[in-house]
Amino acid sequence: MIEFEDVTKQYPDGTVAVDKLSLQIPSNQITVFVGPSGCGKTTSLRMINRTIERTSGTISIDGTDINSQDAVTLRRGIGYVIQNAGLFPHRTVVDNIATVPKLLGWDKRKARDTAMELIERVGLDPKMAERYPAQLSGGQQQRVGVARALAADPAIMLMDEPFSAVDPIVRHQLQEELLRLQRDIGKTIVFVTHDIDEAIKLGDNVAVLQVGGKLAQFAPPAELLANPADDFVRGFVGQDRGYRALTFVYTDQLTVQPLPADLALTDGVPVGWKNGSEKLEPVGAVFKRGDSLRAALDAVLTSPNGLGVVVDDEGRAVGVVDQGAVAEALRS
Ligand SMILES: Nc1ncnc2c1ncn2[C@@H]1O[C@H](COP(=O)(O)OP(=O)(O)OP(=O)(O)O)[C@@H](O)[C@H]1O
Repeated sequence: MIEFEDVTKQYPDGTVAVDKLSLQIPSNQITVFVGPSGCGKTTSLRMINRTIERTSGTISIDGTDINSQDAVTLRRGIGYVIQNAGLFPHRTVVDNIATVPKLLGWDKRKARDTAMELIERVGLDPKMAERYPAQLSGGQQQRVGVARALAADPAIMLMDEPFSAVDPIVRHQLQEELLRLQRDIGKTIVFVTHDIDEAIKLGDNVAVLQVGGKLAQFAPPAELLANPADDFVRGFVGQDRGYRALTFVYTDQLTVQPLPADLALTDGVPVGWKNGSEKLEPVGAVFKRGDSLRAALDAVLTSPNGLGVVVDDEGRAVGVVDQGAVAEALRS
């Protein structure tokens, strides 16, 4: 656990970036710092690896004050990913990733083997190992940044707006990859973003900060959406928080109807709706039992006839739901 106790950061010009921040960041989970520009997210994050020194208060990791150890040693044990990846331009991908292991004195072979493993782990083609950062896309550079942060297998990884500079589609892919990776590696991740959707998607817990570095609320995303602590959080979480909250309501209670005859199937997989003409109409989004109600509603809304298709793990249709069933599940 990383614990902030009454932590304040005042810059030499008098700016109080973080004001008496107290919170507990659980181990092996993703905690997101979110809030408007200038609210002290980056300052709070960088105080954890002491690239910014706090003015007062205590930060401890598993009960040990981070000031009781040498800052460089502390930093080498904490992965750090920043926007635009911050890769060394004159080092190849594999050398970038092996940077910290080499600093830690690992032998060259082990450092390289670990780097090659990580290249695959973050979803990159091993052929990219010998390229230079400028020869990669923005999304690929970010993956290298994540691999580099993981190279020495740190227990903690700090991520500062790591996906902000890529387009929305790549950003979505990188978010999915991070969640997939985290299921395997179970690191303590502290992630900074100004995007509430990203915070809700990635965070096990979300800390909403207010300008002046004050903690407005610290809660799991579902709780944040259901019970915003005050008007600031309500405003920040946004108008459509009710719709976002559907992400955390599951479809187990949904009344599923049998497959109608006008749903065309190939090997059980829905391929379109018959509408009397030769051409089938697209099925729309499909969802699985156990998915969120947001997924079910999306299937209903994108279906040409208002029937959302439920599929099994192999993608075979098992039934349909209509909007009445979704509304009923919402009330239950
Ligand atoms: N070196 C510095 N000297 C003086 N003030 C600073 C310094 N670095 C940051 N600040 C100020 O501290 C406050 C918090 O900055 P910080 O970068 O932590 O915010 P942030 O929430 O990460 O912002 P953003 O989302 O825009 O990156 C801001 O008012 C900023 O101008």
